[in-house]
Order: sequence, then C-alpha cells, then structure tokens
Amino acid sequence: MRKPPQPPRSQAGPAAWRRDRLGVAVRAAQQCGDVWQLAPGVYVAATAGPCETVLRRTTYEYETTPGTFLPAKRPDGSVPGPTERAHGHAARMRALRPKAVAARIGDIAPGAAQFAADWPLGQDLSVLPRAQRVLAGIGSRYLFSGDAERLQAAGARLAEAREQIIHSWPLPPWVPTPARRFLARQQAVFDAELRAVIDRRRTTGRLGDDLLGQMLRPSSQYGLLPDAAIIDSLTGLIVATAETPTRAVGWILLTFARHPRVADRVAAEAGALPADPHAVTGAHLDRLRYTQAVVREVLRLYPPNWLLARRATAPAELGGYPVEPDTTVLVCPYTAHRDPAQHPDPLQLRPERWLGESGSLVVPGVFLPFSTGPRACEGTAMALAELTLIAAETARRYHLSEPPGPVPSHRIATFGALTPVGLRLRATPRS
Ligand code: HEM
Repeated sequence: MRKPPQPPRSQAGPAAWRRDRLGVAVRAAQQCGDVWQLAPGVYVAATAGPCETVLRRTTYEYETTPGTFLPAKRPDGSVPGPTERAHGHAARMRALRPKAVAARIGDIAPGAAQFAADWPLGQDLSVLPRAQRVLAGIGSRYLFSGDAERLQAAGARLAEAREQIIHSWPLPPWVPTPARRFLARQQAVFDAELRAVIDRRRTTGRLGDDLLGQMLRPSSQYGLLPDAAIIDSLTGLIVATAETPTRAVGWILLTFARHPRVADRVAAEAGALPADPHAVTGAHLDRLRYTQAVVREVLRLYPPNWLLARRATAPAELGGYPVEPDTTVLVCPYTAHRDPAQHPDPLQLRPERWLGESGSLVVPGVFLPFSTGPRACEGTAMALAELTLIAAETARRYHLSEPPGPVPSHRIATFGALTPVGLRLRATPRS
C-alpha cells in the first residue's frame, strides 16, 4: 500500500521528535509536502488541503483522541450518544454564538480592562499566570455570572489537575497515578459545587441568562439536557476558557514587545473605547478592525494548538495516500499557516493581510487556530472578543518590552500546545 514519505530517522526519529517537535514538523513539511509519516501508523497533514479534509471529516472517517475538552467517554465509561451530543452543542452555542457574545461584551470588557489596569509597573512580570487568572475570571463570569466566585476556585483546581495529567508520563489508563487521583478528587469537588448551584437555580426558578442558564433551559427539539451532560460541558468549558486563551494572550503581548509600531497602531485604535469598560458594546469591538487583524495574524503565526490529533475510524484517503482505520493523523495548523501558497511572506507579521480594501476583515488564506468542521472550537467568538479587548486595553496604556540582558524572556514549549513558557515582560506607561 502506498504510504506518505517519511523523513530520515536522524531528522524525524523519536529522539529528534522529543528534542524539537516544531522543528521536525517544519522540516518534514518542507521535504515531504502535504502529508508525511512520523512513524508507522502516524501520518501528519501539513498543508491546508489535507488539514481541512481531516478536520471536516471528523466524526465521519476520523475521531478526536481523548484529552480534548469534551471527551468521547465519561470517567464512568459511559458514552454520550449522538442526540445528546447535538443537544449539548446546541445548548452551549445558544450562549457562545457571535450574536450572544456581542450581547455580553459588557461581561468581558471589565476583565480585559482590569488585566491592563492592574499591571504592576517597574518589574519584569511573569505574564502567563496573570493572564490565566484574569481569563479564568472572565470565563467563570460568562459561564456562571453571579455564581462565578463560588465555582471559579474549584474550576481553577480542576484546570491545574488537568495540566498535571497532560505533563505526566503516559501510563495505561487503569494505573491510579497521583496525578489521576488528584484529577478525580478535583472533579468530584467541582461536580458537587456545580450540582448545588444547579439545584438552587431550579428550586428558585431563576435559571439565569449565562451559559449555565442556557443549558438548564429545555430545547423545543430535544427537551431537557441530562445533568451529566451539563456537568461534562461545564467541566470542559471552565478549562477551555482559561487554558488556550492564556497562551494566545502571551503570544499577542510578546508581539507587541517585538513590534512596537504594531502596538502603537492598536493603541491609537483603542483610544476610541469608552473609558468605562462597562460601557463597551459589540459595536465598539467591531470598530477595532486593526486590533482584530493583529489578533488573527498572531494566531496564524502562533496557533496555540499547533498540532491536533485524530484517529481514522474508517478507510479514507489523504493527499493521494490511503489511510487505514486506526491510523493516527496529526493535523498541523502551524505548518499550514506558514505555507507561502496560502499566506505570501508567511514568516512576516503583517496584520494588513486580514484587512480588505474597505478596511473590513477578510480571510486571506487557511486559518485553523480554532480548527474547523464538526469539532471546531465552540468558543471562537468569545475568544476573539476577549483577546481583542485585552490587546486593545493593554496597548493603549503601555509600551511593552522584553527584559534586557542575556536571559531570554520565555522558552517555547510544544508538548501539547504552543506556549511561551515563563514569558516575562515589562510595561512602561504611554505618554
Ligand atoms: C485563543 C483561544 C482559543 C483557541 C485557540 C481554541 C482552539 C480550539 C481548538 C483548536 C479546538 C479543537 C481541538 C481539537 O480539534 O482537537 C477547540 C475546541 C473547543 N474549544 Fe476552543 N479555543 C480557544 C478558546 C476557547 C474558549 C474561550 C472556549 C469556551 C468558551 C472554548 C471552547 C471549546 C470547546 C467546547 C471545544 C470542544 C469542541 C468539541 O470537541 O466539539 N475554546 N478549541
């Protein structure tokens, strides 16, 4: 059977992969083209066409692998059926679709402004932990409004437990490692807190207009969503609202430090935002066109999920090669985004490529930071809104710079994500 090309072992064997995954992926895409083989039974989709095919055919010929936000299987081994999945998706999207997000900008903007306003001056600040705290706060408010405080602490511990699992050694699933026991304990605490909130809202009849409220409402098509599905969804969402956007904030702020002229233009545009963040509306956000272009350009260059994993469930074809069931297919937005056929001068930061002649936003080529197809990111609109506001509020207050001296401001980690680990930046007030 015809197989995709495999780069020489010295360049892409297990040792090279462990040392420098990103470098291996970039070189292999240059040498081998659209689809290449990392190991027997592990294919990598490197360019736009194959990446989009795999993502769009997920749930048909491919499935997501465990570890993504909404697991295929519950911890008790039960599997939500297709109707329950569709129902859960519809309930979440009632609160996450672009119009719903635009209507709740007033819940997002104060957190974004606070992130900027509270930046401690005169020191090299460790950016990611602070961004994570603020994003977790914005996320919890969006999910739980008045109950946010109660659930945020348990949610943060759950996210921490999940992080430990991602970075622990991959032992068979039945081994009760300390990290797995910690995760199970934190999941139980979060479940109990959330159940208490759900019970209270049902008893009082005040379901709420937040995401939880949308999930508690019956749908005309499906009726009431089972509690297990609500808890699953909110477990995934509480992690999703803080985890990936934190990395994106890191890349955006690092970009400001390295491209001061881009930051200046964002700052000028942000001057039109109301001084009171509670007064910010969807219309204000819409007008931040250049800032939105910068956010997209940074996500193109540094997709926080640079490699997405799928498993073939049925015979398929990819880039002219047959794919057998059980093959792992890795989708690489990082190399797809840096293909000159999609984005000319792909290594250059050029926010203007996202702006059409009339200044409106356009999509100039492949753009997969949020994936695409049936399992694409449900939080795209919310993420773009909060990243745009955090970028605008920070740039309008400060010049950012990397600490001087021989120590790098961050190191790039690519284990399950593309992260500027340990990123430190210094802020100097504008004017
Ligand atoms: C910069 C910010 C974000 C990025 C880059 C991002 C990216 C992604 C990507 C690539 C996936 C697909 C993962 C895969 O296919 O394996 C995904 C899934 C998901 N994201 Fe996001 N995300 C972001 C923020 C958010 C936010 C703020 C939320 C919630 C409000 C969210 C909710 C979800 C959910 C629920 C899924 C799972 C969808 C499913 O499995 O059907 N994400 N995200």
